[in-house]
Amino acid sequence: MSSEVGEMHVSTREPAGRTPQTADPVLVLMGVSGSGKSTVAGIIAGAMGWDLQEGDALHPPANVAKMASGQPLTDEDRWPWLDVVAGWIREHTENGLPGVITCSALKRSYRDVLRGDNVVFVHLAGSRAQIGERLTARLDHFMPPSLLDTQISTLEPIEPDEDAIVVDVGGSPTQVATEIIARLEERLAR
Ligand SMILES: Nc1ncnc2c1ncn2[C@@H]1O[C@H](COP(=O)(O)OP(=O)(O)OP(=O)(O)O)[C@@H](O)[C@H]1O
Ligand SMILES: O=C(O)[C@H](O)[C@@H](O)[C@H](O)[C@H](O)CO
Repeated sequence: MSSEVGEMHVSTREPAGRTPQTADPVLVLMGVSGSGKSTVAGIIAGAMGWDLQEGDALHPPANVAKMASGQPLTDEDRWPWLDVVAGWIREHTENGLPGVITCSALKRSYRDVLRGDNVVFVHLAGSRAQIGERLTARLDHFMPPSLLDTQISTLEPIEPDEDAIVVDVGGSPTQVATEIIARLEERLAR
């Protein structure tokens, strides 16, 4: 693995008795609307040469229309979408292909349907004030900033057994992407 934002020199040899880690994970960049999933995913995929999928592009049109009209999605709205997201993830992990997909994955139960070998969740975490400012400044997206509060109240934080990467999005997009790549490298070395 090597990248422009942070050179990675990763050995895939593992000490005896350890669960083998892979240099070819599928990253699920998760977090509330405006946390920077699309921006950071694009940087990581470009730097690593990995497949990239925008989770929003997999929503049925009715979900997009609902959000655009200012209404939050329900579990029922999200399950069919999560199935499609899970399909993209499996297609990659089953073929040993690395990739990056964006998906809010706000609840533990949603993450449980996406989880699997070589799937690494990366939670982009930030303050309401900072993410709110970024959303207000973003003018080219269907998602209205008014939905940020329901996104935050729906979010169930990563639990310790999920073994996820949590990064603060206070820095620049490149800094956030670089930190994620460094944290992946640490996981491979452990
Ligand atoms: N680290 C950052 N620093 C400054 N601005 C950022 C950063 N990350 C993202 N942005 C900007 O914040 C806005 C939201 O980012 P982005 O669209 O990537 O978020 P998202 O999580 O994919 O949102 P959504 O889930 O609504 O699609 C964009 O205008 C983007 O350019
Ligand atoms: O679960 C959800 O409520 C949705 O996935 C949202 O997070 C949007 O897709 C996204 O934020 C809009 O860009």
